[in-house]
Amino acid sequence: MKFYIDDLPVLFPYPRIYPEQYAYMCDLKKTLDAGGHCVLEMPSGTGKTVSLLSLIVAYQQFDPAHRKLIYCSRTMSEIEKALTELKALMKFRTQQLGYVEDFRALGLTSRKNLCLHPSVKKEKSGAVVDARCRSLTAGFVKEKKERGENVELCVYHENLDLLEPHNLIPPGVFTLDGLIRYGEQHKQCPYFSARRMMPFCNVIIYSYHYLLDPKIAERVSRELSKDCIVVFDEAHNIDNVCIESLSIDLTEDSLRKASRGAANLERKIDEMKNTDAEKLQNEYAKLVEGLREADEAREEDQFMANPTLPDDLLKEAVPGNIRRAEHFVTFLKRFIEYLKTRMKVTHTISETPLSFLAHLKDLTFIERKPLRFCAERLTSLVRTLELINIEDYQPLQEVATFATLAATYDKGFLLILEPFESETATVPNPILHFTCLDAAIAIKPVLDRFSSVIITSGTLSPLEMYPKMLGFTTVLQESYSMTLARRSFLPMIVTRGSDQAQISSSFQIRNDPGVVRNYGNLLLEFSRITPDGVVVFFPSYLYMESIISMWQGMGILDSIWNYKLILVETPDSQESSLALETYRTACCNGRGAILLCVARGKVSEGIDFDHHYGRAVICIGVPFQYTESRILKARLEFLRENYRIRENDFLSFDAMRHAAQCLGRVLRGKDDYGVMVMADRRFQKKRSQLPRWISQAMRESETSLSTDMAVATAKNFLRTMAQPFKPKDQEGISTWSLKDLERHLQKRMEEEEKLRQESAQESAGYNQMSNGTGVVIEMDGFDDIDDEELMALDVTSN
Ligand SMILES: Nc1ncnc2c1ncn2[C@@H]1O[C@H](COP(=O)(O)OP(=O)(O)OP(=O)(O)O)[C@@H](O)[C@H]1O
Ligand code: SF4
Repeated sequence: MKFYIDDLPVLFPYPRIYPEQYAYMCDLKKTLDAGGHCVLEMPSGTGKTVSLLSLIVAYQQFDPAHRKLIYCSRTMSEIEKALTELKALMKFRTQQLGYVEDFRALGLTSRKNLCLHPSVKKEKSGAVVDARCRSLTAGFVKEKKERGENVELCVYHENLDLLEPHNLIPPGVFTLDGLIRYGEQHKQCPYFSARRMMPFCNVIIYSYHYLLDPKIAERVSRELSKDCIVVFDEAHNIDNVCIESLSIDLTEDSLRKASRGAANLERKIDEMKNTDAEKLQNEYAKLVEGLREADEAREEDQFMANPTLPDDLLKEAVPGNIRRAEHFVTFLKRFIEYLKTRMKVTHTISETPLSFLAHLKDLTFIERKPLRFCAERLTSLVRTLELINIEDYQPLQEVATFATLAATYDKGFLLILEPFESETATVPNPILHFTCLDAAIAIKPVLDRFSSVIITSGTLSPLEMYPKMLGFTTVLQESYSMTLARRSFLPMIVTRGSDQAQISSSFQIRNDPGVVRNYGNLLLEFSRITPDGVVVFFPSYLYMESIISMWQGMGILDSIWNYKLILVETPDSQESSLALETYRTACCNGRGAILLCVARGKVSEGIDFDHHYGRAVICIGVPFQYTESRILKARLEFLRENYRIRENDFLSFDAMRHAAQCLGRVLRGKDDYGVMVMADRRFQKKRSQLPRWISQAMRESETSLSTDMAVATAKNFLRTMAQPFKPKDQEGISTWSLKDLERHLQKRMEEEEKLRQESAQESAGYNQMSNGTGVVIEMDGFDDIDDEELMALDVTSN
């Protein structure tokens, strides 16, 4: 269908549009026109992806600036899904316009997923694939080959040099599968084809890390222009991605390997001194000029990039004491030895980077400045030495990255040294966490550089939290409700078992046999009444394991077995995907199944349970984070002090966004239906923190239920849903034809006109609403937290 938003012609690849899709597109356009950032929460399964793509492609093609779209998603399957939607959209545009637009769109994922080299692609670890690929493609390897030395190159990479650099791939939309197929046919590397073609693409779809992780972004996304439109889809976890990208863990084992790496480097330097001392001398001369000179090309085969993007740093001369290769390695060895001695502690230490640096200087005379250069200096050395088996130097790279980060940031980071793995462990296994506490640091370069950043997901409530945590202002924040012709999902809160005893996963009562039995009975009842698939989420693996074994003892699993197959998600992804496959088969062949999984796990984030694959989802307990974690405590303290977000508010927000994510798994479209059960008494007080589209659909009479009441309500709902439902019933209500859309616009215009007339009559004395920045976020329901988990918090103690 074709319609206009203001003067923008939009081609939408479906004959009907959902009202929320239209509203979403209007707000997207407003944001792009205003040139700012926005936060948009769109209900699950309402076609967010196709709305985003239709509007932005229309905008691109209409606007003479042809702003590039950078679409970031979380998983490879989401990237592939978005590319498939884009392909269908462009096909539709071609049909409607009558000509093929000059348009190119590509997806990028890791080498591991795209490699075609027969032996490299067999490697299981992504890091090994990267390292092996670099050793087959690095510039110096090529030079060696040209000098006639017997080294292996990757033919798929070599073939790219025979093509026109701006036309490695013809125009069009390539899915990842399509890209691999094209690579196979033309014997060219899909990974490098995509990377090199990025400047010539209208749309790039890749994972968050290519933009948010400075170690990768510097290499891959450096050349993207300022006016790009950036979309973070499924962004409910974006703060955690930011934090992870700047956090590093060092263990005794990794330090041992780093020492070995440094010793190897020393040997290589000695060898080179004997064979080709000039190369080292050249490197030295360039480092005097600054890193930028030493690293002119900053090639695509770079060993690693500086994680902090300090442009000024690159222009400065490298400090004298690490300029010579052998001095630098000695410097690294000294630093590693220092870290090893720090590991020998028996109690937990947490300190700021400044205090760490002061202690380091006292003991080893290592200054801050050379530490800042470590990451780049190591990259330069690895290249000068023409090292091939780079994977051996990975731990050394981690130490160098750690050095650079610790010496660069004073605020927003903490070093936490934990001598034992757990509270009860007696054998030390120390870990040094260099942990980023401030999500705003990693995303700041993106928000500063690009004029429009769109943060969107099905579960972002409360919307104010994201601008606050990530330190930005928005031109628009919106949460859309879901228009439905029939009530197709039933959110319920179950607070009691059939015996009226309260149920909760809070620490005090979670292992109480009465609570466990009540949870078991709830599951048993739902396995009886629900057709096909039921998905159950637990707050953690630990709790899931303990409750399953108790259910086994109580004979509950045996009873459930009569109605459904039981499958379990485990931390092992291969095991889990087998379980998922079996689950789907059981749902398809009518046997029906229950999948037991954890909130925050792989299933809760990326797997859709549409139609019969998920007719009910049950959240057993509120998925709070483990609040005894020191890293979490440190982050909470940081949020309170710097962003005035209270600990309880954040924990509650975090638990509810994950709960909402789990609930959304079963509703994947307008013709889908499902029951959403929140089984914990604490959900009752937290309902206001659910996304608007879920909380609006929840009736008062469906909260604070006991198991038997919930089962009766669900039974009724499922019976109603089983009645025939024709697409026609939705027309004009939850799906609009062009005529419906025109009617809506007409009505809106009339309403606006009426409002204008009314307000003209009134005196203009109203103040504009402030956008609320600088106000402590206090959300409904946060005050009444009574969780035992939260009581365990003592964030001021360290
Ligand atoms: N107007 C429409 N008419 C018919 N089908 C549609 C329409 N819009 C989207 N769809 C289809 O509905 C399905 C769900 O859409 P999609 O997966 O994009 O939802 P979503 O909002 O991105 O969900 P989530 O972000 O939670 O994964 C897709 O297969 C999409 O092609
Ligand atoms: S260049 Fe491409 S095909 Fe060759 S090893 Fe690297 S990723 Fe694999």
